[in-house]
Amino acid sequence: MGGIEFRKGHGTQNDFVVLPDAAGRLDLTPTRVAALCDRRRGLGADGVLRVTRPAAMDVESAGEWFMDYRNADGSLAEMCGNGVRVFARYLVDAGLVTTTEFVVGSRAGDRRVRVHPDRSVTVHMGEARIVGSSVTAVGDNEFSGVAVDVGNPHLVSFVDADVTGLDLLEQPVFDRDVFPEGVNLEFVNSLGEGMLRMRVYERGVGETRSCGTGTVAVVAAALHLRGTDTGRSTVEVPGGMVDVAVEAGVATLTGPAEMVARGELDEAWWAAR
Ligand SMILES: N[C@@H](CCC[C@H](N)C(=O)O)C(=O)O
Repeated sequence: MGGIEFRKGHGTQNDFVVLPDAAGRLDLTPTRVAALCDRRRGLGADGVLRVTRPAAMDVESAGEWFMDYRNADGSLAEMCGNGVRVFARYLVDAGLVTTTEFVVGSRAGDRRVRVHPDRSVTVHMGEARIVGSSVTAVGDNEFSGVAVDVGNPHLVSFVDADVTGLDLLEQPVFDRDVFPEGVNLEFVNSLGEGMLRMRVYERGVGETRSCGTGTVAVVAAALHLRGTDTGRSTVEVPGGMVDVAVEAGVATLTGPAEMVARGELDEAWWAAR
């Protein structure tokens, strides 16, 4: 006993290792994050959520807790829409908050969350800003897209062919002059009024089965293409469904969040990374 405690959770199969570390004592290097997320030599996950206090990270927040999110390759990202739901679920289940509505700090700023009795979580995602357009290519197929800032960068491409047929094993090509910090790439089919299907290739991860900020970007882009900034849609992703509502460009995201496992990391393994 006395090792490093962890939890595992997911939101629409976008999965995370959760590391409770209120005081910010863990030396969470990119190498350790990548090893934890590795699906063969580690626990396996799309990212790591360190549960810490804003003061421990030297950031300002109105919230008591800060989500220190890392991508599976060890890189930092500003925000994670599925991650923040799992983070909120963990805080409530662990008794670290006793209200069902509270604020979580993130690198993209504070996010208000509400945990529902059915175990779903609504996150106030802030503004989804349309910031321009660009192109991406999957193999020989080039797609134009709408660039959306949800705290982190996205390029949303509406595709005529069924997105389930796209080969997303390799990273699609994108314009590094437009996205010098990289970008999350969403490919979308419209399935009729209020229903979208999305696949995503995430910056710092690869294809994942869901991306919460990506679903917000997709709905904001769909509304933009229809000449409005208000509306709502269900987004079907390989890992499930989420609901996104946008009001004058400001979004909420509602979807499931599940805690799966808990345990302790082997201290020798951690020390050797
Ligand atoms: N899966 C997340 C997004 C995680 C960050 C992203 N890969 C980035 O680098 O911006 C989500 O649910 O939003």
